[in-house]
Amino acid sequence: MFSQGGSQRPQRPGTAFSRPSTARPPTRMSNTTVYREGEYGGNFVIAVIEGRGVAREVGIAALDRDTGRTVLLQVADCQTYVKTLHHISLHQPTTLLVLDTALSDRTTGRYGTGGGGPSLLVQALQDEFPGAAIEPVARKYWNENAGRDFIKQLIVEDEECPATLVAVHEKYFALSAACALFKYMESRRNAIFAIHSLRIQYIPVEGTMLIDADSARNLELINNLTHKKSNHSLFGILNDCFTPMAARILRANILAPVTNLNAINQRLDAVQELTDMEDRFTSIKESLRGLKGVDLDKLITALIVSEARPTTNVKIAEQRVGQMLTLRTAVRALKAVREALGGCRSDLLKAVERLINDDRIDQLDSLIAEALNEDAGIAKNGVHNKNMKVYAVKANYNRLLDVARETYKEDITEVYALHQRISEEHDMPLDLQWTENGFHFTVKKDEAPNGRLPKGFVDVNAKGPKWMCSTMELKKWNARVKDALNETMLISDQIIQDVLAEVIEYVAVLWKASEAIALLDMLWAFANASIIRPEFTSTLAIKAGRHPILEVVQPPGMLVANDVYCSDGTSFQLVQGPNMSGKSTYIRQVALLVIMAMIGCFIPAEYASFRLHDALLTRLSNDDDAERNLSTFAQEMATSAMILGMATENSLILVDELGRGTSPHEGIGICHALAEEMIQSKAFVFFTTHFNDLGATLGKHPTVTSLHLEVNTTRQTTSTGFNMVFQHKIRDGPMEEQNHYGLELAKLADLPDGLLATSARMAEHLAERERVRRAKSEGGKINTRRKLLIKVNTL
Ligand SMILES: Nc1ncnc2c1ncn2[C@@H]1O[C@H](COP(=O)(O)OP(=O)(O)OP(=O)(O)O)[C@@H](O)[C@H]1O
Repeated sequence: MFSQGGSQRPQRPGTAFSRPSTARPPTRMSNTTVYREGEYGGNFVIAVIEGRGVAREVGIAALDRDTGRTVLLQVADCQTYVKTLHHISLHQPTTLLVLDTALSDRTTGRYGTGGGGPSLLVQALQDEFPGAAIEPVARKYWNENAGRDFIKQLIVEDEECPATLVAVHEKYFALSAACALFKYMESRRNAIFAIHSLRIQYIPVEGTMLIDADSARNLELINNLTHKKSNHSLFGILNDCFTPMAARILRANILAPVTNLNAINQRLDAVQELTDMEDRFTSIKESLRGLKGVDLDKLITALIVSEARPTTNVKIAEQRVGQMLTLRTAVRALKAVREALGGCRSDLLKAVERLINDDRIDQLDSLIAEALNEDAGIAKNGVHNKNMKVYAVKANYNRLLDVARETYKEDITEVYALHQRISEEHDMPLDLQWTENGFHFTVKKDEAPNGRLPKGFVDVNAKGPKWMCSTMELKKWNARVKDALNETMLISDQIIQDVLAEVIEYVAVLWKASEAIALLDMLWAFANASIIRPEFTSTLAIKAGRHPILEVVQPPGMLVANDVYCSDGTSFQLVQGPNMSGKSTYIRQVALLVIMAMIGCFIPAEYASFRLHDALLTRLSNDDDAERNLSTFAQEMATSAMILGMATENSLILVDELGRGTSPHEGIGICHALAEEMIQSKAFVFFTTHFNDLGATLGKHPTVTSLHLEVNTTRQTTSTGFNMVFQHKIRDGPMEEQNHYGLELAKLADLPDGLLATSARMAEHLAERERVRRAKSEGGKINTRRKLLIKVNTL
């Protein structure tokens, strides 16, 4: 397995590991003296890292020092790190490795922003695993590329190996954690692992459905594949959320839908209540509108950071005033949300209400109200926004502030008077505009006398049909306005900082509220998109289901609804049909609807019943990965290995047109073999193919069901002599004998007549050869059977 300082040392990726300067982190739980290794029966060293991005992604790498078993996982988590803690607890850690900066940051679950004390993640780890030692590892050792190299070098080359390598490929946080883990073991524990000696597994996250990165991309879960900025993705069409926190949990949920039936049903109950009770739906919508665009998570972090760094910098002072105004708006909106939730019936809405129904929110409101003007809030950009900040603090609160504001007001009045005077003087319609640099004039070029700006204007810039300009006098007043503004902000900030010192006491309730709002906002978005409540049984049955993204894209009335029926007895669904008939759309629709149901959303269908799936594993036809530089065929095989390695009887597998990258005979052979493995797994499989023979070769398996997409063809109705109407309608049974749909489709593409004729001749020739071959082999079989019969009879 591994040796202590052994000689079979693999070439290590990255640089040598050096001890961080602080050998023992200054945390209350760095108590190796109290803890005895192996106390819980496990002996895991676990590296944990949290992503910096919007989604709270956590990468975990856990190594059992007794057995060398290594487990990697990546989880999209929430503020309380429930999932992270759950997964770590499965492995009974003796040592937890964290980023060194996360140990010295008191902010909010985000590391690297300075301050004292550990991050929220580290605090959660300390609370949950008081017996484990928490060790810092320097940032440079959390390196995903080096992590990937470590895994490739150390993993045992068994049948699970390809599955692990594919599954972990884009799990950057899990890879970073793996790097820190192995570096730590090598340097601090002097454990040198032999090449290919460790059983390393990527574990589908329990409690959530595993969706690998390729599947998420190809199913357009978060982004549209063709147009980066288009919102035609599952996330795009469901994201009617008002707040960024809700959008984040929506994203995390789509990428890792929950598999806990109770949790899903609670969500569905909440969505049902919102859809059934229009008044509640509307009042919650109105209350959430007050939080539109407010990122409570970021705001709380900013407040904590601001409080930790008192400064006299004008810019920071102004930011702080702005933050306090946003906080006031948010707190009032929270009270409105609480009111809108009053009397709610479903468990989840009640839970949300309980989280917000906290006296401390009212206390916070009163605290802010002591210093801030009653009508001070947030305004869009422009001078109005500045004025909000200038007049944020109440009048008569501070005499110097009142004087500074009076000066500001007088200076602004002078600017307006100047604007009017210059307009009249030149008889020219001038606009007065505000930017961060102060006031300036704008004038339409064709409204200036003789199409030219009169003398006296400075800093002239042409901007489309307008000029932007100033005058020396305006510049002088701008300077005065700026001085008054700065003074106002600095004095206001001193007052705000005093309030902030008290606000910080309420951070815990704000975090809770943020989490509650995120959930409520997401559920409201679900209710807004709702059609039919799904139920959960052992069967996947959808009546008249519609592709949720195509529904938005297609002109009204064009989308064809389709049924799905997949049960233990019909778990392998072989979908056939000519090009363009709608095979891919059909199987993708199944996956999208499953995800919608499992995140607690209603479904675009007439009826829907789903089964819970532990993993969604796909090989879809547009996922050729140029970056990884694998040929289509190699890519197909790598993904197929991953699917086979991961599939359980609870998985959902989609395979679209496998075997394109090799010769037809090999293609059929490989498809057949892989399909058989998938049939054995008992997973629900949707398998599209253009190999008609596959229906026959797989037919002996009782769980295989053949379906086809209906196409109507009529002859002599168009200039091409052929008309194909794609019904996009799924029908039972295998596809009828090929009618050279491909050739007919090619005709529609205006290919030269000669080329089409050659193609037709060649296709006919090959078909004839195939007929002869089959006839011969049938004859052969009959002869063999006869010989056998004769033999049996003569015995
Ligand atoms: N149910 C449907 N309702 C309306 N349009 C559909 C439906 N299904 C598919 N289409 C449209 O038909 C076109 C072809 O669909 P799709 O790519 O799914 O076909 P396919 O059989 O997988 O084709 P190929 O074999 O060439 O990959 C797409 O433009 C799609 O928008």
